[in-house]
This record gives sequence, C-alpha cells and structure tokens, in this order.
Amino acid sequence: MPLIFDIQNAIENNLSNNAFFINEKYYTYQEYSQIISNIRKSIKKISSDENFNVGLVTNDDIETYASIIALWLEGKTYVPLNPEFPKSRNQNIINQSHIKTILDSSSNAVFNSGMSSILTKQLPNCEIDLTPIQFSENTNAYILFTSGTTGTPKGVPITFDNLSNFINAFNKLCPNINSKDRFLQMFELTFDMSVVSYLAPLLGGACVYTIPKNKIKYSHIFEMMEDYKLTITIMVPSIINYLRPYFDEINCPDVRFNLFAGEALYLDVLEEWQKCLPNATIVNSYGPTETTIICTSYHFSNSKKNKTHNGIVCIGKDMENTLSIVVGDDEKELAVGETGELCISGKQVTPGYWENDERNEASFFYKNYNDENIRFYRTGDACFKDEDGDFLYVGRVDFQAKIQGYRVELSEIEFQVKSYLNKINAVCVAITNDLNNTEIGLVIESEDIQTTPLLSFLKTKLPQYMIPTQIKFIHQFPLNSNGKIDRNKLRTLFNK
Ligand SMILES: Nc1ncnc2c1ncn2[C@@H]1O[C@H](COP(=O)(O)OP(=O)(O)OP(=O)(O)O)[C@@H](O)[C@H]1O
Repeated sequence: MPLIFDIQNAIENNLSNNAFFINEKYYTYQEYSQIISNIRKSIKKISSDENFNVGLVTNDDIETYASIIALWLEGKTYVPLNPEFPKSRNQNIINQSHIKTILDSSSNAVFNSGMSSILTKQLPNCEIDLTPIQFSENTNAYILFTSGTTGTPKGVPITFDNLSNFINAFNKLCPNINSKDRFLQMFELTFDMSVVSYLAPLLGGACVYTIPKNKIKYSHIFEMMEDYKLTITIMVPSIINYLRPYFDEINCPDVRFNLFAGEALYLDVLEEWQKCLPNATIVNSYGPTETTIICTSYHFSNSKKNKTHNGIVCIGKDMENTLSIVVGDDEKELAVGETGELCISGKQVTPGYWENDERNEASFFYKNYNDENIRFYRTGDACFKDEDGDFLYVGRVDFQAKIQGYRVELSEIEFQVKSYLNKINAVCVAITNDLNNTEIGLVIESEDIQTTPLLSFLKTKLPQYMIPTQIKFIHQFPLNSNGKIDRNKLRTLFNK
C-alpha cells in the first residue's frame, strides 16, 4: 500500500493518543489531524499546474509538522527553508526549485518577496479530511538542499517510493513501534535525520518529542530523555561527545532503541554511553541524503568484540533493498579488505539531483552487476568490506590527503591522537601551506595540552609524513546546523 495511506491509517487509528510534544504542549492525533485538514484546505488553492515544490518555513511548532502531511495528502513536495539560514541561501533554494508558494506558521513571514505565502497558524476549523488525492509514487516527498562544498546548495529529491522503502527497512531495524513509544526529534527539518524522527513515530502511533530550538543545549537532551522516559532516540555521534562529561549522571533505562547516523561514531565513547542506556539496542547506521537517510546498519553489543577501523565503529551491512559495493578508480569492484569509494544502488537512491545534469553525470553511473545493469551513486566515502560482508568506514575520499606522494588517512592520525589524549576530541584537516604543499593540521578540543610529549608519542606510532605540522586548540568544536562537527570551520583556523 502506498506510504501516504499508511500515514492516513496510522493517524486515524490513534486519534486519542499523543502525537507531538512541542514547546511544552501535547497534541493528540485528533488535534493533529484537525490542523492538517485546516492547512490542507488552505493549500487547495495552490493551482494544480503549479510546480509541485512548496517552500516550508521550518518553525518549531505543530503547524510546521502538520504542513508536511497536508502537502503530502495533496501530492506536493516540501522544500524546507530554515528561517535561521542566510536569506541569500534560502533565496537560492527558492529560485532553484521554482517555488511559488511558501507555507509559514509565523506571521512575520521572512520570505514574502514576490510569491504567495500561506499563513498556517490559527486557521478556522474545517471538516477533517485525511484521504489523499491520487498521485504517483515517483512524486517527490521532499527536496533537501545539502550544504554543498562548492557553496551552491544542491537539491536532493526523495520520492515517496524511496521513502516507503526506507521506512520498511527501518521498521526491520527498529520493530514494533507503537503508541507507547516516545521518540526524540532533535533535528532541523533541513536535515534528513528529522524525517525518520517524525515519520517513523507517526506511522506507529507513537509520540514525537521535539527539543525547542532555543533549548538545544546538550544537557537539555538527556534531561528530556530522563524526564519524559523517551524510548527511541536518534542521534548524531557529536552529541555523545558533548554529553561525555555527564555520563555518570545519565541513566535512561526506558530507551529501548538508540540509532546513530550522520558521522563517524567512535567505539571508546560508545562503550561508555552504552552504560547510560542499559536496556537499549544500539545501532550505528550510515547513509548520505541521496540514499534516503540511512542504508547500512551495524548492531553494537557489549558482549562481543565490536568491529572498528581506526576506532570508528563499523557501518555494517546493507539494509533491505540496498546494494553497496566498494570500487576502485576504474569503477571495478574491489576485493575484501581493499579501500575504495563506497557506491550505493537500490530502492532508496534518489532519482538524481534537482535540475543538475553536470552533478548527476559525476555522481551516478551504470554498471553491470550480476548480469543486471544497475545504477550506482558515488558516495565520496572511502570504505572497505571485511570477510563477513560488513563495511568499515575509512573517511571522506576528499579528506584523504596526499602528502609527499603518500595517501594519508586523516582518521588514522586522529585515532592515534585520541588514544594519547584519552577522552579529549581531536580532528585532523589537510591544509595547504604557503608553498602550496599539503600539510596536516590538528585541532584539539582542549586548551590544556602539552604538544611536545604528544608529538613524541605520535612519532612512535606514525611515519614522519603523517605527523601534524600545525596544532590549534579550541574550547569546543563548532557544529553545523545538522549537529555534526563543522570541519570546514576548523580548517579556517589555519588560514590565519
Ligand atoms: N555511520 C557513519 N560513519 C561515518 N560517517 C558517516 C556515517 N553516517 C554518515 N556519515 C557521513 O555523512 C555523510 C552523509 O551526510 P549528509 O548527506 O548529511 O551530507 P554531508 O556530507 O554531511 O553534507 P553536505 O552534503 O551537505 O555537504 C556520509 O557521506 C558520510 O561521510
């Protein structure tokens, strides 16, 4: 059955249960369905010959989450616009996706230049109507504009078909989501981890607990986990690095499932974190936006030897309906243990970047695989496969530095630095010096480290060309809007 009918059924079957806890207020599925219907009525006037893409200002309220479903019931695509992003970036997204209508729940509309803006707050109540119109599963459910290292955001459309395949695979990983579950939703709607954090609970009749934007202090997250006895938590690993000093105070026996994704997860911190969630299944998962949130997964267990590479937890095996391979420069599949670029195919892969032929040409390719012509997405991630078929993450292909002709894995240097620093975080970046040579820069998240003994230690572990030549100290690593360590910002520390 198409995903949109599952959403309709889930809402209609759970009317008396709580759907959301937002800004200290609960909303039942009944209230949610009323707000969805009110918004839906007001967007009916969007002409059907208009582009499917509708801008959605991502405010922190029930109307924003209701707008998503209202748009979907009408077969439209949401394009999130974060009011906290620079105006020029949002304008670029609006122009690229030809948005003519914007849904906004705040009356001081930020994006009203030359397009119709529909205010979604305090609309009059109308008859509840959650029956979707008929539309193709190839319709885009959302388009996310990822930051894009070139400076121009690139649009990643994800279809309803992509999304329903993802949901099926996710439900295998985290089974039996039901009305007793309480989910943490701590992501900006411009980041795809938000989609699993609101959609998986909605489909199970569970309640979504959002963290108010003005309270995204890391201490608040675990207070919420404890106070509201959250049962399912989805996180980026940087969060537990921040929570690390408080681990002794955290005890969340109600968490039954804890998923990590989005960046490298380190085993040492995970082993400590696990004690805070004594009853949780902990999964490390991996996936670029282009393959719909996550597409590989690995179960952590404290009763086995967990697989790692340079301290980074294994990203595991393909989830259902995904096929990943590691290829060399000539797109030939590499043997077990050989590092190359991870390429992904399957039902979760985006149909392609939004109106970007050049990028599509570079990022997707067809390959004959087991007598089938299959379309693969190049992830830009360096990985290798082990003899059990598990993938191990090595680093970004573009973070691999070439130094004096040697290919250097920055994650290997980070691993050694961290093993010396013990619980202090460190990031290596490739920097270009005045003579246009590549060097290794090291940023340490502390202001109290002696460099001489650290360098002496590194010299016993690494060849000379891998020893960092510049070291900076910083009180706290900057995070980007997705909550990941902002490596680009760290790189700028070396420009001075
Ligand atoms: N479990 C994981 N371990 C290591 N890295 C991960 C993991 N999960 C995701 N990643 C990293 O995150 C990337 C996907 O994140 P996302 O699609 O948000 O793009 P981004 O590279 O962070 O940013 P952007 O494309 O916006 O510049 C992956 O390509 C990989 O580099």
